Amino acid sequence: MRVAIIGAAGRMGKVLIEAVDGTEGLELGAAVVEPDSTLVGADAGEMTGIGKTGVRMSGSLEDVKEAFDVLIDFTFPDLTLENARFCSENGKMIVIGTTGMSDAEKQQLALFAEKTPVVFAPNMSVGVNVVLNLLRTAAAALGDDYDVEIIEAHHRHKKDAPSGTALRMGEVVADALGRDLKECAVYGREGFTGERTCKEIGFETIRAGDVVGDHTVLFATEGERIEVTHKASSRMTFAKGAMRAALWLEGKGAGLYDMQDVLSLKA
Ligand SMILES: NC(=O)C1=CN([C@@H]2O[C@H](COP(=O)(O)OP(=O)(O)OC[C@H]3O[C@@H](n4cnc5c(N)ncnc54)[C@H](OP(=O)(O)O)[C@@H]3O)[C@@H](O)[C@H]2O)C=CC1
Ligand SMILES: O=C(O)C1=N[C@H](C(=O)O)C[C@H](O)C1
Repeated sequence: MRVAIIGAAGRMGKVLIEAVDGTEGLELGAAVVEPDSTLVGADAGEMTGIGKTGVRMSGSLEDVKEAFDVLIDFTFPDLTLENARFCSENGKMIVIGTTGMSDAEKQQLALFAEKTPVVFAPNMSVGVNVVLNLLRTAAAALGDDYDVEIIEAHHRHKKDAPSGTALRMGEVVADALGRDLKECAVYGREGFTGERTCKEIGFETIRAGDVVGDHTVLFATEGERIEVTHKASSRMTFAKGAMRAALWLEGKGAGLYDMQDVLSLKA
């Protein structure tokens, strides 16, 4: 299957190019950077340090549309939506890792997914997706007696907060507890907040240095606490998940899928 990477010069883009190169069944068909980038025309492999691939970076998805079957997009919400529209109109599959989408943007994405297969997940690592199932089990067993707090840390360049993964963790826990995250989430407390209510789910965000991605869900009550933690130490863990998603998409019908579908982790 021929893959295009958009945002090719980004932190994830470079690692995704390396991952495609190391994945049987996938070949790099195109790499797209910002239209004004000085990298347009440069070899995608040479940019990432894996050596010449023969794929010259383009500044436009339209220009390379004959060169790929599946697009992998880890960029930012506006651009990802534009790309999803492009894929739905041109018979291309798409794997999306972008986080920070609004509810309206997610609804728009679901409409594009009626025309083409889409995998959309805030975290493509196998580890985080297994943790989501552990959280579902823990929350259902612990119930309302345990306070839930979600703490995440990422590198200083990250633009959205809380992370998409933290929010998904919150959704999974809220759902297992019969709550609606929109009604019970509390973000970054400050000032004279009063006592914690028993049903709130708190989010704390750390942005510092080069942290790849740490997530902890804390369940605490009088007398004990449980901390479920995942720490990513390399972006390759996300990129490998994206490769699995791309391979999994082959032959799938239109629809909105996530990594739980790809990894057969759905209950
Ligand atoms: N689902 C998952 O497993 C993971 C998701 N993510 C998510 O992926 C996203 C990207 O993260 P990260 O790689 O760190 O971000 P980066 O900012 O490093 O990468 C985004 C890239 O897109 C480029 N870009 C901007 N406009 C265009 C355009 N029109 N065409 C092509 N490329 C363009 C940017 O270029 P420039 O800098 O020049 O503007 C940049 O190189 C985030 O939403 C992040 O949360 C990250 C890791 C794992
Ligand atoms: O921006 C990042 O880097 C990451 N973003 C994702 C998120 O928002 O959950 C996943 C990962 O933790 C890295």
